[in-house]
Amino acid sequence: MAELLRLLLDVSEKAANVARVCRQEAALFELLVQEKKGADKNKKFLKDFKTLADVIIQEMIRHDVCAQFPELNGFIHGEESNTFENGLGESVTVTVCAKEEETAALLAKVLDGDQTAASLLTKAIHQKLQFRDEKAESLQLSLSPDDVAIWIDPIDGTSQYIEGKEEEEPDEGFCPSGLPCALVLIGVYLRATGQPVMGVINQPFKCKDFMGQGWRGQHFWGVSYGDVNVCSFTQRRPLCLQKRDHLSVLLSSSEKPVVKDVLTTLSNVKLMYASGAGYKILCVIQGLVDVYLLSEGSTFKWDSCAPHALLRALGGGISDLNECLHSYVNGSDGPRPELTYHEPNNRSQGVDRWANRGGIIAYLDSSMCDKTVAALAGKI
Ligand SMILES: O=P(O)(O)O[C@H]1[C@H](O)[C@@H](O)[C@H](OP(=O)(O)O)[C@@H](OP(=O)(O)O)[C@H]1O
Ligand SMILES: [Mg+2]
Ligand SMILES: [Mg+2]
Repeated sequence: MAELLRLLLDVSEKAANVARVCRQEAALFELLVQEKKGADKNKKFLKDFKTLADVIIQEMIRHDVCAQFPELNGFIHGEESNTFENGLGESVTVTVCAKEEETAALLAKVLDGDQTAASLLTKAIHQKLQFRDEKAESLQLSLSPDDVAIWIDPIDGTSQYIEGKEEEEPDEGFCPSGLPCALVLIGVYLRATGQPVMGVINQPFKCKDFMGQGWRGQHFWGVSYGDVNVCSFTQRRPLCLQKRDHLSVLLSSSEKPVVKDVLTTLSNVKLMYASGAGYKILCVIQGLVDVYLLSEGSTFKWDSCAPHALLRALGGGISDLNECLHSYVNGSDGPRPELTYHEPNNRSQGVDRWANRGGIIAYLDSSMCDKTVAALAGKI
């Protein structure tokens, strides 16, 4: 199963290339944005959008993974539907074809006949990459493809991707908003228990390249299965942040006022804000903050599965916030319930079937999670 990790690293890099190509030409990019309606829409937003990059990336990952692991056919799920409307109002089903010419012809249809853009995108999709990652190459993992399934968030932080603000990520620290907050997330979980076991995160826009024309990205991965807990990096917390005497909590700027108010009144808590659910979890993974919490059910399985696997590989986790608060109030001291990824919320409709309904709390160090829960219990 280590081959699956290596394949996911390759496809995540191709996905990052597609994301970068689509953003290159402003005029082209405008063609590529479409509003989500009805059951597909995240209710948190007044308007929710997807881009052609979202749809292509999801279908490309599905295509490439099924080609090498046919056992995963029907077990690869993603945020987006695979239809996209062109400028003429025609709805086109976007699929990645076996032959380059076929993919190019299909994309030209979505791109209102723009052959140049279609062939540029097709090149990125059909590119053969041999990504080198020594640690991933030496990994041994005895897990069968028949036992796993996949969640894809082709672009997390689509609003930041569309806005395209050219912030660069500082060497130590994070961006509150801008292109670096947009991530490709691919998470693998066990079909039987829903436990996340492997995650790949690709950040297509970390900083500008040397010429200042294009962007350079970076990737992270983690595996947590049985005795194997391996992550692409070992640094748990940047040196400058090692001796913190406060609890740092990362929130969405749209977090409920009551949550912000309760946390603001505590003297040893520092509140920070950033865009993108995946990006906020990545900040926890990198030790830049202690916890990320969201009190509403507006993240989904595809947002949390990949980064959850990385957190588990590092000894942390993601729990349902409401369940943690109830357990605390009721004085139960059983194991902290971790999010799982295999079962829908049957009482909900549309995308909400896959929402992390009770909100989430992500942490590296469980004592930080406990402190935060203790501060909020009975007050929100
Ligand atoms: O861009 P998609 O893949 O649709 O995922 C969204 C998540 O589902 C939302 O929960 C995020 O909103 P918050 O960052 O306000 O939690 C949202 O972050 P954003 O509002 O900063 O773009 C995204 O991460
Ligand atoms: Mg998302
Ligand atoms: Mg998304």
